[in-house]
Amino acid sequence: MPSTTHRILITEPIPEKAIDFLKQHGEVTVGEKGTYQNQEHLIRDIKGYDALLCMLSNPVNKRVLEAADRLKIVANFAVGYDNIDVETAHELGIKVANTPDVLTEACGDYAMGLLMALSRKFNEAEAYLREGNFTGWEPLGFLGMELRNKTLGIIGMGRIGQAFARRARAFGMQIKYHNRSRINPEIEKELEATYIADHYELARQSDVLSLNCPLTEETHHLVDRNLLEIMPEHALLVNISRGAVIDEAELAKALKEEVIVGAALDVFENEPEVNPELLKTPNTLLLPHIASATHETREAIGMLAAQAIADILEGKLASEVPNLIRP
Ligand SMILES: O=CC(=O)O
Repeated sequence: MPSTTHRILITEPIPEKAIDFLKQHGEVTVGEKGTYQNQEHLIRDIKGYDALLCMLSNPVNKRVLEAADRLKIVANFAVGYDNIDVETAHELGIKVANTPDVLTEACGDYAMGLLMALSRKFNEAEAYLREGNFTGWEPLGFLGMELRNKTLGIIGMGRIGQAFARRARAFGMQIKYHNRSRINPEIEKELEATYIADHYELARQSDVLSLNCPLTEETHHLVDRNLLEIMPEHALLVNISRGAVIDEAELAKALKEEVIVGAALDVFENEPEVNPELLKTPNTLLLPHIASATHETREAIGMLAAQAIADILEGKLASEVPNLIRP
């Protein structure tokens, strides 16, 4: 144990390897599952901690950060960090880290899996079988959409968007994308991807629209009624980014009115609540935010977040910690 003991709060149980690693750098407390989804509990407990390793379900907002008295770093166990008030953290001299790269391939696999399951109606067909309705092979049962020669439109062509695009290419899909700026021309060429400057135009041209952007003021409710109406009637929507990128109430309505055919959603506007109207929509695959949930990836996420904490507590320069969010 170092001479000045650092105190580290991990808000939920995470892979043991990361916990054991952090125990070599300070005194570690691991919260009980779900406790710190409540901001009042974070406000109550944050005093006295030097480092916080938090989940995307923990609201690390201004009140929480101002309640801290010796916090040096907040490391999110996620690549998305819209749960953290980064501006306030930086004003208070608190570093913020996330976990890019290590979850890219797991998320690429998962997005492809969601699209396969949605386009070929896996969940509905399985429910049909389990309910005892499979009484013989049907030539017209559960007809889905083939992916070959279809256009995958990606909003947010960062690492995860590109990983999805690579897989979709192997299925014969064409890639179009919208992003704040054009991606590296070599990657664009490799993916034979077309940049579309206007996201409404991308929606119009996409058989499948995938959301892979962070949640920001600009992307909040980016998928609204107007955009859904612009999409082709046979279109599918896939979201593994953040729930609030979609106006969920409008999506539920649009699915019921068959404005588009279906949606695969891994994320929700008010997690862990799921809009009850979405639960009633038939062509919808709803999953509990598990895109990065593999043993390998969750361990890597834990280690990357833990390493940032160790580096900062040991006094490394911010420039030496690659996964810090820059002010
Ligand atoms: O949603 C998961 C993440 O941002 O890592």
